[in-house]
Amino acid sequence: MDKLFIFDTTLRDGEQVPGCQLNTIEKIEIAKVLEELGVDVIEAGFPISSPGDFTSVEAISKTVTKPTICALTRAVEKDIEVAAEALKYAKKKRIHTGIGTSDFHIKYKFNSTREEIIKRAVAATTYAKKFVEDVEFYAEDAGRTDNEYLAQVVQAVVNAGATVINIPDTTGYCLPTEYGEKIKYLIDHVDMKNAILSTHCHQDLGMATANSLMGVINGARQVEVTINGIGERAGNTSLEEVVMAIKSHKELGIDTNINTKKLYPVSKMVSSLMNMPVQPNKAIVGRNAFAHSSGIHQDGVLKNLSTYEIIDPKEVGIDDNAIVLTARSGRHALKSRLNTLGIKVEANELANIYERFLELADKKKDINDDDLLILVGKEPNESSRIKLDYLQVTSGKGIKNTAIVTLDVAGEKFTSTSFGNGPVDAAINTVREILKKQMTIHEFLIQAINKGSDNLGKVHMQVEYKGKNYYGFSANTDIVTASVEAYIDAINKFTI
Ligand SMILES: CC(=O)SCCNC(=O)CCNC(=O)[C@H](O)C(C)(C)COP(=O)(O)OP(=O)(O)OC[C@H]1O[C@@H](n2cnc3c(N)ncnc32)[C@H](O)[C@@H]1OP(=O)(O)O
Ligand SMILES: CC(C)C(=O)C(=O)O
Repeated sequence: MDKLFIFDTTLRDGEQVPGCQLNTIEKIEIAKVLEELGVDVIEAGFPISSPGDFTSVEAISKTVTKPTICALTRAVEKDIEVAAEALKYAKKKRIHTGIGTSDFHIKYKFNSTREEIIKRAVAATTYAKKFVEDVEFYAEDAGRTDNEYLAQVVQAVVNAGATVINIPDTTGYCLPTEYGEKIKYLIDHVDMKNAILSTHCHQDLGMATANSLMGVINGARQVEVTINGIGERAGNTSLEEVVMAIKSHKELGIDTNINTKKLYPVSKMVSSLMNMPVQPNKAIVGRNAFAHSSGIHQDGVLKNLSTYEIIDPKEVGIDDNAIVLTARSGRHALKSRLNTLGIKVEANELANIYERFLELADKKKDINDDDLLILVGKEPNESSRIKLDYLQVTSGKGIKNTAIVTLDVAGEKFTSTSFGNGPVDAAINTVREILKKQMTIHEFLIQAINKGSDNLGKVHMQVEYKGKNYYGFSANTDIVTASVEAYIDAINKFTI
């Protein structure tokens, strides 16, 4: 097996996304989980860009020791000096320097010439080598750079001592075949000495993963990726997609160091710290990535998982797949869920329940266990159920966010009050205060169903209790009520 180096740029390119900026403590937390995940290189930031970014790169260099810590620069001496200073404490360090090589960049950004750009590329590489042994060079907009000229640039920086050459498809323009051919062209036309080629593909046309893989198939041995594919504009290549594609296709003869069981928890953590929800249909880590909701698929996976699952969810850190009952479900899925609830039904009974199930599902979208119990004439186990009886929140500017909550727990009423960072936090803290259990919220997604301010807010919540995850959902015109109800919905799925 050939080793593929995983270069994670969540903290640099990922953090360029508006609204995703992180403070140093958050960056260190992410760097630590990336280390546990097994990435080979962490691009920790762009030290010249701000004092905060400098401090983060320096702090990560002190704390994280297994992966190489990398800092980005322009082909500018001052940038390189500042990057070297920020990396001073790193056990393994790399400076990532470079310059635009496409005619668009040469003409419009630099008002320069191809010859002059090669000189600046070589000068930057040579200068960076004075500070560190490991120097990566990026040919920005390589995707739109003509191959013959690109090969001249790459040869010049390899001769100057670059150890890794990054071929970014900066604008996400290349087709997979075109990008693969570019990498092959460089392998065939450049004396790479001991240097390796790296991919850095953007998602503007939705081809980042395909392009990166074509790069690898044609000889690149490092991929630059981010968790959840987060990054400038439409994003970068997503780490989890490339890693799982490589793992699923053993015939490629390539391996990575990634502990794939950590992919899902790391995705959740990054999404939450960066305030970037993962789209439900996102490959590998989306909420629906292992959820089957249509009858033909559900029947297939109930008979044999291999019919519709190419990856065991446990391999990426997800407890299990999910069978979601909807109006598109069939009798097999309905029967299986009823069996799980301890209800055995005969064939003629099933036909009748299925008819009523469809009527309800057409109205209600998702059918939960309580709906099923009512459908078969059994009341849900009310004795252990928790209901929201009363909720009052006080919030605003300049006042303390306070909540008063009354819960009905198995018919008995409990009231408490608590504070929080906001009205939702205050209300959730109060529920926790009443129930006095260790429950951790891992996913909390609030979405407006329509655009108007008078509309329903939908809340999805994932709550961990005793090491297992439970999902809760609610919709309400009041988002605080919806949040508390979703929390209670999740709690009602386990016995406390
Ligand atoms: C494709 C990518 O993702 S590249 C990384 C993008 N990330 C960032 O830009 C975030 C960090 N950037 C910053 O904080 C700032 O842009 C800084 C500190 C780097 C520079 O700030 P300023 O000096 O104010 O310059 P500004 O950003 O306005 O313009 C960029 C300048 O760098 C030049 N430049 C751009 N890329 C390079 C490069 N690779 N090498 C050399 N010069 C470059 C531009 O031509 C322009 O120079 P000019 O002033 O002579 O026209
Ligand atoms: C700085 C380089 C590596 C980059 O982010 C890009 O070209 O997209």
